[in-house]
Amino acid sequence: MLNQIQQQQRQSANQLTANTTFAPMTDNGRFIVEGGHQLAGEIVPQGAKNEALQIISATLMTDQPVLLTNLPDIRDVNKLLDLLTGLGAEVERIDRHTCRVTAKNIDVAYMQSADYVRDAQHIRGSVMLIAPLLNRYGRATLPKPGGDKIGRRRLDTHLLGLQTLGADFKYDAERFIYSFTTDGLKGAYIHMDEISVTGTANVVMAAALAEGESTIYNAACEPYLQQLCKMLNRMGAKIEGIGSNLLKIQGVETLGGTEHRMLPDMIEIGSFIGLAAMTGSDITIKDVSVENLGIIPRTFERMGIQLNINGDDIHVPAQDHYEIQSFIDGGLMTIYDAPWPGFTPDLMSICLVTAIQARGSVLIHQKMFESRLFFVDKLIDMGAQIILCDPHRATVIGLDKRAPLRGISMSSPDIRAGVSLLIAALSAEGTSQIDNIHQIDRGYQDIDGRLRALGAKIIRE
Ligand SMILES: CC(=O)N[C@H]1[C@@H](OP(=O)(O)OP(=O)(O)OC[C@H]2O[C@@H](n3ccc(=O)[nH]c3=O)[C@H](O)[C@@H]2O)O[C@H](CO)[C@@H](O)[C@@H]1O
Ligand SMILES: C=C(OP(=O)(O)O)C(=O)O
Repeated sequence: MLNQIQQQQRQSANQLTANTTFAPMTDNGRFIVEGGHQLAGEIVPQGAKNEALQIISATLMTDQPVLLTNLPDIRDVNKLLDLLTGLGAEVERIDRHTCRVTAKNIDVAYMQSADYVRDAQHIRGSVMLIAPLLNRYGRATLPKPGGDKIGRRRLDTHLLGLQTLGADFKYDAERFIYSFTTDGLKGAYIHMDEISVTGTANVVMAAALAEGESTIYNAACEPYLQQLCKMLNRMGAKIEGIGSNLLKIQGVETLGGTEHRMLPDMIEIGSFIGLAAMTGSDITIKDVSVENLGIIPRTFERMGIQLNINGDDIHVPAQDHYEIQSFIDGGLMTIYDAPWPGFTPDLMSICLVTAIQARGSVLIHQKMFESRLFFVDKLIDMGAQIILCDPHRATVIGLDKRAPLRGISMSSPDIRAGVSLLIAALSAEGTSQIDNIHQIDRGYQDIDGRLRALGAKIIRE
């Protein structure tokens, strides 16, 4: 039965034309997963979700056309493009992964509308629309941005940074809406409150068109932010220090059009490494842009996973066992997140699930977000040996493949926990049901179709 349905789904996936968008916009949905099968083959990572959200926002910095390529066809990206359309930008879909945005006639008042407020609340990326509009139109509105419910996600870094550059804001506590105004942003010295990724993107965009020079210290410097700065420079901005936490920006009066290609999504790449290890599969991840993966490959290697890096491909061979290393002094391995060039928080759930079938133990310490580890309950129900020490820390005692996990029914709480549950289900004995998969679709393009091509047995309902 599962095979028959899979065949039908494969056929309909093949019928997708070049400019069909896949990402289903209906809510919820579920996966039925038959676990216990080894996967094999090659997979190409999608364009990066979190880069795309910055880059799409930056298209509003100019009235000239900006061509975007290697866009992932996922819910969050499509929703942000819809917000741009609502604001009056011309969004021309050239094919499934390519689009041209021309933000000539923008209706800033649309930001006050009920439609905008509702839609902006669905995605985190909407927070980065403030700076471009403040620059060009002197006002902008920010409804409480959405994104994963993974703990407190304060906006102080954005607000204080923009304020230092000369923006005023008011907060409507009843509607959860911030309204910004300025009669012209002015360059300034900003010591960022914390190393916020989207906060840095906002402040960089604001400073790029502000009058005079800005210095931004304690800036986030991950590859996606570097990509944003490089794109802005191609548009005519003057940003120095790209890749460091100290940026110097000489404001310019206007920016022009450009073309920009998204990097491969590093979180997808890490997810595929974890998937290969947990299911004992032989998978080659193509065109990963190794130089932009930072400490990610090394972190999985320290969990005992063999990675053969050939040029820009990562081959993960099928391994019967993988053994978590100890620290050099013999201490228990700890994996913790930190702002770039540290290990990204978005792969902590994947590391946690991957440790379940490793030999040895590891402490997973999720420092940034306080509600991202609660999904371990479901893994424990599946048979994993995990002790949730507190909201930030969990110890995983690897099963070393002595016993498989068992399939259960569960629900996906956020993007990365959702994919971690999917990995657990694919490794488990029996059938699992994962509800609420729109969470996964927010960040992973056609994940079921692409994993089916590797031999996974997944049905989308
Ligand atoms: C759309 C997008 O790009 N989302 C990413 C972005 O979210 P986002 O930009 O919203 O996240 P921030 O970088 O602002 O910070 C995330 C959380 O970490 C905390 N924090 C941050 C810096 C720090 O030095 N110490 C600290 O504790 C913050 O208080 C916040 O709760 O960056 C996060 C951190 O990489 C990622 O998880 C999100 O996937
Ligand atoms: C937390 C994430 O996304 P967002 O910031 O969009 O909620 C993520 O991509 O893991």
